[in-house]
Amino acid sequence: MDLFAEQQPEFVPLATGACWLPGFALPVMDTLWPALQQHLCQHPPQQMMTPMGLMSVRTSSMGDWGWVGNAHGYAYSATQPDTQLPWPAIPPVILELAAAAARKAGYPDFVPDSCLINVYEAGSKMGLHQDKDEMDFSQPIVSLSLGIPAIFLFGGARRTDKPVKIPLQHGDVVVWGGVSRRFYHGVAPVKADSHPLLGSKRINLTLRKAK
Ligand SMILES: O=C(O)CCC(=O)C(=O)O
Ligand SMILES: [Fe+2]
Repeated sequence: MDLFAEQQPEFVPLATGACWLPGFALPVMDTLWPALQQHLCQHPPQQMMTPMGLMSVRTSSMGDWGWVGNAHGYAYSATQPDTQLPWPAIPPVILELAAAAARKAGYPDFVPDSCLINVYEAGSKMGLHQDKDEMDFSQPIVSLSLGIPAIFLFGGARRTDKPVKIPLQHGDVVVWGGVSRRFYHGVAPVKADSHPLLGSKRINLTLRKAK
């Protein structure tokens, strides 16, 4: 038997400046998941409106800047829409994970000030879009997947560029920056499944330097 054939690759290049790090978050999951669960209990994710309609994911945020939408548009906001209170800080385990993933992808100075939490149920999806509301495009995006699997669609600079389909699992991280910083990406409709830790959900954390 070839043991190495069974082993997951550590670093999968997706495009210039972009990579997939399978299982990157697994070593810190025992600390990360309770911290995230506590946040989600205190700040239940909500379905946001956007000019394109109601999103199929529910969202919450951590950090200096949360991501909020309404029928007129969306923006980074320093306060939570329902309470006007600041968002809770990003837990150190998540900040350190994001910095380590960015470092591995070739971005040594990543200090995110925003962590968007997207909660997917079976059937939830995210259409192809660019992340382009941040001020400094020299800073990458670090995206962590938890729970049931999902197909991440990673395209190119134009909406019509055919995306590659990346089967993301619990603990996988994707990083994109540099020339791929504004590449189109999205998530295919999530298939019903069950995960020992997260049940029927997929949770994505998107870490960014917003301002
Ligand atoms: O859920 C994902 O994997 C992607 C989320 C995303 O692209 C976003 O929130 O901008
Ligand atoms: Fe995005």
